[in-house]
Amino acid sequence: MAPSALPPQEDEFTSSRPRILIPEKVSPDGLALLSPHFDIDQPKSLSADELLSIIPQYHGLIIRSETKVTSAVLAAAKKLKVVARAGVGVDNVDVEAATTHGIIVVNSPSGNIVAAAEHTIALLMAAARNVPAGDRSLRNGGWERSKLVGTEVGGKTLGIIGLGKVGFKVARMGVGLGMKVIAMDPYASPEMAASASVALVSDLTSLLPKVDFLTIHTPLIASTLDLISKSELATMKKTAKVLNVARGGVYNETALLEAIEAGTIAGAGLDVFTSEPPTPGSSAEALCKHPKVVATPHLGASTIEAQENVSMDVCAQVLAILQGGLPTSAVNAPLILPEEYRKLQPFVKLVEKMGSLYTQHYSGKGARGAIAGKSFELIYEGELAGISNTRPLFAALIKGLTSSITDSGGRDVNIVNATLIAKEKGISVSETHSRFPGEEIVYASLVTLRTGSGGIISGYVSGKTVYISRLDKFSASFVPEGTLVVLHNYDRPGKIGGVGGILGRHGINVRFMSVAALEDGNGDQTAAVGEDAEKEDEALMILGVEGQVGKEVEEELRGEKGILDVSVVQL
Ligand SMILES: NC(=O)c1ccc[n+]([C@@H]2O[C@H](COP(=O)([O-])OP(=O)(O)OC[C@H]3O[C@@H](n4cnc5c(N)ncnc54)[C@H](O)[C@@H]3O)[C@@H](O)[C@H]2O)c1
Ligand SMILES: O=C(O)[C@H](O)COP(=O)(O)O
Repeated sequence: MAPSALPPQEDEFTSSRPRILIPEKVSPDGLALLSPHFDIDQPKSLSADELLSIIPQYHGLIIRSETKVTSAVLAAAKKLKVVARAGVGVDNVDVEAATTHGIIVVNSPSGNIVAAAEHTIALLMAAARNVPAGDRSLRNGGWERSKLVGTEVGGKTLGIIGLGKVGFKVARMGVGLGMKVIAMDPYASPEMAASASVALVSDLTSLLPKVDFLTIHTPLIASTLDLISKSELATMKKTAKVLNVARGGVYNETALLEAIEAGTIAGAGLDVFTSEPPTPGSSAEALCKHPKVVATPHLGASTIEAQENVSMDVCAQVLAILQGGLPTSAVNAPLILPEEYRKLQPFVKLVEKMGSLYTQHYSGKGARGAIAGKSFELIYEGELAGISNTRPLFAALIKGLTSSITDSGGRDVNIVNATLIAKEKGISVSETHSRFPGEEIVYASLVTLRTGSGGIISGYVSGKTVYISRLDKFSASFVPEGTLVVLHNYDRPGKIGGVGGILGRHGINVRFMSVAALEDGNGDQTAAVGEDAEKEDEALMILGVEGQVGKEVEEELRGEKGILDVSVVQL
């Protein structure tokens, strides 16, 4: 829809497609991925109250740094599954509240690194050579050459605090400009720093007195708030200039303003502020207007290329999440490496189906039925055994186990809230990466779910299809999809006809039928007479059917001669 002041309200909106709210300017490149599947609203200048009132209608929210996604917004967002930050910093999102509500927060951690680093260099050069002052003077009819003599950056020392993605790029660019680069970052790798000709120092005292230019590239967290304040500025050269393309607040703005006015710091290049736009009368506003300061309105990521990158990054993740897949860069969940993601995705579906099959198949079957308070073991064999980050599989299991018996507080289980939901239900899951000694694996990867109470299900993936290869003590081969009738029976002639007749009378079509025989070693091979002979012939019949199978049909099937048990599962 075209941008408007406010999107249509729930009762005015007729489409049943999921809806995405984008209250800030996001590049259309990524939006093209979403528009075939979802309705997108892009209202202009949404107030905090308006956001609160319309958020209950949305399944996805895409933002930049201006929208404040508070705990109140997240509590009101009953349908919301994902908050996507088209950029890096999520300091405008209450990530903890999102986690509590099971809402995935994703970002684009690398889409704007180059843009931010280049903007830092732009401010460095502009501050060193008085570019804005020269421009201003010329526009006002001046021709001030001697007043605007700058300094060269080549041969000077650039100090970097925070040698992460942006900091490291800035370091390389600084070296390229012929600068000597020293950095302080307690978490940086000395090898990586050395590879970029960066001298890593352990504290600010060893860095600040040496630098001609200082740039900070840390996130704004408790340990970096006011990192550079009055006492730190006092240790720097009078000729030094400071840069901030990270977050307002890493320099104490009042202390910086005083130091620039006192002439103990020569100038600054600032892109970010504690309040954006700066509050009238604040130190931030005074800094922006100061003749020795070059200021930009948070333009670090504002390049066409960066905006395309971050838009594509987060829209692909929103699409994946709203279609039941996994994000590649969730802020409130562990990182899944792309190669693990590719391998894990089909198994996520398999494990969810296995969990759901477990709950539905074993329900009403005594100790094996209940899932709350139960310990499960997930065993990964084959290629899957080599993957260490199987958290999405854990989440898929919790989702599968609980989806048919709970509304999970009205939300889907996902990689973010799975631990919380498992804890609430008292479910514990241990994961084993192994091969059973001496056993040959016939599938590239095999997953087995079992409990101490005897329930067991195995499955594997072939191509894009998932299969169940073991259910209880039976060796099976069926696709866990749609409505399945699982009949535990004595494998005697005529059984299929009897069951088929009952289903036919109730107008239920059979899509497929699969017979599962006892696993090797589960039949009593020595007994061949009477009841024992029948035990040996136990089997499972799995019927894929169209439509619902009601309780009365289930009872009729259960009453059929030779049928030991019946379960109807919806997968
Ligand atoms: N102005 C913009 O438009 C713009 C654009 C992109 C990024 N950013 C901001 O730039 C900052 C850096 O982004 P990034 O992608 O490089 O992040 P990053 O996570 O890759 O790097 C941050 C680095 O800071 C280091 N660090 C953390 N605490 C520290 C401390 N107390 N002292 C020293 N180092 C510390 C970390 O070890 C890490 O190496 C973020 O705040 C981000 O939001 C701003
Ligand atoms: O954190 C970021 O990615 C940058 O600060 C960019 O913010 P923006 O998307 O509002 O430009």
